[in-house]
Amino acid sequence: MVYLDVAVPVPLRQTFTYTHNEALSPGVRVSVPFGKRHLVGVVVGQHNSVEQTARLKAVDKVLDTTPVLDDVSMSLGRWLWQYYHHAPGEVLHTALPVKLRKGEPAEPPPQNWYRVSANGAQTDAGELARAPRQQACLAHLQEAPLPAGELKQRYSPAILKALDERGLIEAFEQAYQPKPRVWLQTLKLSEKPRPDPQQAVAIAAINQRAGEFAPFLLEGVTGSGKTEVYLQAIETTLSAGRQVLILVPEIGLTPQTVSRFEQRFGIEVAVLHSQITDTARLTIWQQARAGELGIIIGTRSAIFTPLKFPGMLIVDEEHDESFKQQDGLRYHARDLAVMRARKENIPLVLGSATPSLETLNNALSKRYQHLHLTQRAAGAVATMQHLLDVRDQPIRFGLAEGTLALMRQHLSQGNQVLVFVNRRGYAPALLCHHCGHTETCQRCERPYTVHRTHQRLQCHHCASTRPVPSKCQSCGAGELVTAGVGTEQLEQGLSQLFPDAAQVRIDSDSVRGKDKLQTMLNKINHQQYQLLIGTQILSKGHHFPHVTLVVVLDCDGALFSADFRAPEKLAQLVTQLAGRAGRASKPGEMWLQTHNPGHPLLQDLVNNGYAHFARHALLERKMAQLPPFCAQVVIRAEAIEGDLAWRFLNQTQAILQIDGLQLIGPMPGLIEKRQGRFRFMLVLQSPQRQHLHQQLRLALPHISALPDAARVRWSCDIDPTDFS
Ligand SMILES: Nc1ncnc2c1ncn2[C@@H]1O[C@H](COP(=O)(O)OP(=O)(O)OP(=O)(O)O)[C@@H](O)[C@H]1O
Ligand SMILES: [Zn+2]
Repeated sequence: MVYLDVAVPVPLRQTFTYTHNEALSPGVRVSVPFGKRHLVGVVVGQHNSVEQTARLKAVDKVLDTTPVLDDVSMSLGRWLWQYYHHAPGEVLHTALPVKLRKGEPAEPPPQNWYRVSANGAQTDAGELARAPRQQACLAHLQEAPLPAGELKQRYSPAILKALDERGLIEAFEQAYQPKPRVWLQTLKLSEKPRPDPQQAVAIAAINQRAGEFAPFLLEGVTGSGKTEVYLQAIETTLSAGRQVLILVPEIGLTPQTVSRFEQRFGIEVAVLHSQITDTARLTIWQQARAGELGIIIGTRSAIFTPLKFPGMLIVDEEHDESFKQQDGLRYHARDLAVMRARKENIPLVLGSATPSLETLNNALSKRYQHLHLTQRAAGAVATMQHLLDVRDQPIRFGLAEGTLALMRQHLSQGNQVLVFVNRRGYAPALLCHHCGHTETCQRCERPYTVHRTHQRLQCHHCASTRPVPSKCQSCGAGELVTAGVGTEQLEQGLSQLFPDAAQVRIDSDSVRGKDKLQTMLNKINHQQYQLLIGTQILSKGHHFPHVTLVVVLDCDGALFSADFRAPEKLAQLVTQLAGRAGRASKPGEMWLQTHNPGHPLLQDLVNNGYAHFARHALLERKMAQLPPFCAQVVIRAEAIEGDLAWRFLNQTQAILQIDGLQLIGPMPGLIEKRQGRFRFMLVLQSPQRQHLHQQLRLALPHISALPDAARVRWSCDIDPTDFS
């Protein structure tokens, strides 16, 4: 009798012991009784004896002969549940394709094949000369048996049936036979552009470290040819018979991206994203695990794809927020990629024009090797960036006269104009339309957020509130405005102002539906539209050769957000947007409308660029002891009765009163009420990550045992990136 530790998919931070008559390897799935249910769990360890045997139950059924999670996956799983303080069973389920979570077989089913019968082997195919297709098919099978699928591509079912009825061929089942490294048969090492000197340095640096853990930050301005660097490093990896896993942001995964890889190498590229079926997902998982796929490209959860011959990991646009999961297991796929590359002993390339401050800090402190591309490829020039002072200007639909004039000018030259509206959901600040003064909390020196429902201003750092003033506290002017115009209002306005320009609105509402975004992007590049209006979807990696002007409606809201990451996010967004213009032969310009033209962040960004801004922002984070110079955790609670969630977090806070832990809150979330529930959060931080994690580990059982814990929805978010 052995005692198995099984990770069972329930929201409890523990594994469960079951008995079984023989030892099982970690990573094997078992069906186990749990309460009145039967669940699919994963074996994580075993013992020969336990203290309490009285109430132990036995495993119902063993589902695998070989582990579905290999050693690396299991050790990543363990890291995940420890680091994110999450339930082990839920972690391992996250790592598996849906069908395997449900207990379906992990191995591909047997395949149908055809072969010649004993009779058929002795028959001279020439005897079938009156039925030439049958003759050909028989001759074909006399050489070797073939999978039914392959055969049916050449011969009609009628031919197979006829041969079968004559007793010349027969169908049979055969276990699936993997074809490891099958890509080597078609891999095309075709012509490629000659790398410029910086690209050549980057490619050589990556290639040199094949077969060892080597993290890189490839910091390359927009349009500098980062993808070309990936392609040439991938070529080396594929030629060596090793697989490459590429993570891309959710809306960056367009058919264009995929076809660029397929065209270069002439091999199948597997694509994983949230829209594909469970069956397709399982097939890719199986093929990747069998070493049949050379390139797998996917969004966040693709990081869990097993690789038989791991060669390289790439995280493109590594700063993108979609790599962080915001519910359930709140993992960061980029951080998991670092752990994975370490365990697999392979290079990891993190690429971005606008690296996150976390990654940049790792590069500047030499934990990652830092590669630079500072020039745009193929002779394109950098987009000029400017601020447009809108103070005291008449504004129509969010646009100042000066902006409209620029738009007219670019449109009349036959070019496209991109108008960006920030709808990322941060609550706007209250500004004086005359002097630009912002209402700010005295205790936190942070701007107040306007709350329309209660007609009050509230500080999201200390939760203090005050009524909305009727005039500016600085100059006394009576005209106070909030920042922000939505895309739809803008679309309506622009069709009045530019009745002759065809316009397209691109935001998460308008691109819903399969291939809709793709169709719109194609039409844009065929110049069927002149005016592009949209949200950050427009900023992600698209190549718009005819866009020469980018207008950003309002960046003031971001300057005063309660989220300390807002300046970083704004700078990334602005830089990526600027990167959409002037990518071809026509130079581009970008104009940012602002009430705060003197704001140091904007000045720095416009005059010195993201690279400079980011290094400065890192210094500020250091001074303020904010991430990456401290570690953070957010404990969130929500309930229909706000008091409950509030009381729960107050009791949690009492448990966490520990030396070396800084507690902020509890306070309302930036979005105070969602789906009928009131939301509160408690922020924990410490300059010592280990200390924070250790104390949290000790405290979690006590927090879970609080009487209100079962009555509120609460969660623990490690390294939070979103405070809404
Ligand atoms: N060495 C090169 N010689 C000629 N053309 C190149 C070279 N490198 C890249 N290009 C071309 O320059 C353009 C931009 O390159 P690429 O898409 O790789 O840049 P990127 O840095 O990934 O862009 P972004 O981050 O803005 O999406 C592409 O059309 C690409 O084919
Ligand atoms: Zn405050």
